[in-house]
Amino acid sequence: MTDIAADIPVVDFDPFSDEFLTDPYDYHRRMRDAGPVVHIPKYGILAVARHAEVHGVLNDWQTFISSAGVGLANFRTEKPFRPPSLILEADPPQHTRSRTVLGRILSPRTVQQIRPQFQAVAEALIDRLVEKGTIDGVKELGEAYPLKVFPDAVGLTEDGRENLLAYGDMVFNAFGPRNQLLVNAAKRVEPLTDWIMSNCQRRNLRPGGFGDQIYQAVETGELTETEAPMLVRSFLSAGVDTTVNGIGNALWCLANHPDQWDKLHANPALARQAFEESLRFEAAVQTFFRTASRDCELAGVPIRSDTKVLTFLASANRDPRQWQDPDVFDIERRATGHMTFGSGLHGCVGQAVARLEGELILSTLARRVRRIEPLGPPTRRLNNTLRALASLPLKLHAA
Ligand code: HEM
Ligand SMILES: C=Cc1ccc(C(=O)O)cc1
Repeated sequence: MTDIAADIPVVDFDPFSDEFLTDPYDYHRRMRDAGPVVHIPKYGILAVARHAEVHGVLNDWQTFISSAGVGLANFRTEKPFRPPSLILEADPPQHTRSRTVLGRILSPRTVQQIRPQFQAVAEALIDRLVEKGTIDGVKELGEAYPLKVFPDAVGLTEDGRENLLAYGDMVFNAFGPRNQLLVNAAKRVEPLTDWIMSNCQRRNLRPGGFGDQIYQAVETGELTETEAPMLVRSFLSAGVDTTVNGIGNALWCLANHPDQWDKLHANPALARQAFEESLRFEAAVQTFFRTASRDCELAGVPIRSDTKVLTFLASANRDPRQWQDPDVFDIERRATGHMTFGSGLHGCVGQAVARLEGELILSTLARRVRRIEPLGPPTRRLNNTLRALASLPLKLHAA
């Protein structure tokens, strides 16, 4: 544990407890009100919950680094739960090479190329679900759509794709402490690790897909043979469970705010904005850590080198210092500037693909469905980092 200055305001709770993960919003408020930087003694960490400081930490990658891990574990003193990511858990120059390759593969031009296929899948899926009427919005839409379109784009075979849900659940639990959530997730993933790693090998990836394009960067000398499968693993780690919950949370927001749904149904062109507002309001990714690389100061607060700093992305999204009526879900709001995709050097490299998936699902639903009726309470899937629903019973009323 690093030493933490005595006069930093203390907010004494467990940010990885079931109670907090079930309903974090009052604790977010307590932290924002306590000061720009607060001390959470249970883990000997500092935390930032206001938009200004979350943005500040994420945009100062030299002071607040990623290579010591972006979870609670400090890779300088503890063995990582899995071999570190060459992009997420890397600083320049390693990060720069990885990011250049993935950034080119997931470019806006690529997004234009995959749009027709992603659109066709959205229409076929939603036509079937409207026909069915009563659905589980998580299983049959939030999970089904990303599990089809993204592994297709990466170039994975069809069989075993549900393994990506269990793997993503473990990856995001592993950014927290070794609590029961991580123990259970690790047990579920144990038998799948061979499947995951074999699907990162070039021979199992469709030629020309996103995964194969990473191997093409080996041929051009941008990456080494050993780096390529690790970066395919990054696609499998981050590319599914995130959008699953981005879409699931958007459906929940819209089902709970029928007036907002009516606006979207009347004008499906609002879909992109509606998805962005749901990302702000109910962030699929709630937190990430950084590690202080040196003794420094943030908002006048002294921080010792090697201190872990937890950035509450979801709290920054509701900070009244940044947003008007932050606790109001308003799809006509300009939600850009939210922290759900992070910010700065490590800002989400897949955000254009994520926005495409969200836009296509919501615009297609808006055209085909007059009303989304909640049929009973959702159940929550607790995770140390993700805000996720396990089920969402809905009735889709055809337009
Ligand atoms: C709603 C969906 C998504 C959300 C909420 C999300 C969120 C995030 C966040 C918060 C970060 C920053 C991590 C940090 O600062 O330490 C990030 C980075 C990243 N995301 Fe996403 N993401 C989403 C979808 C995707 C997709 C579809 C991909 C596709 C591969 C992806 C790949 C990545 C990768 C590789 C990084 C690391 C970037 C870097 O470290 O430079 N994400 N994402
Ligand atoms: C945003 C989450 C995320 C998770 C894992 C990876 C990775 O494994 O590189 C990247 C981003």
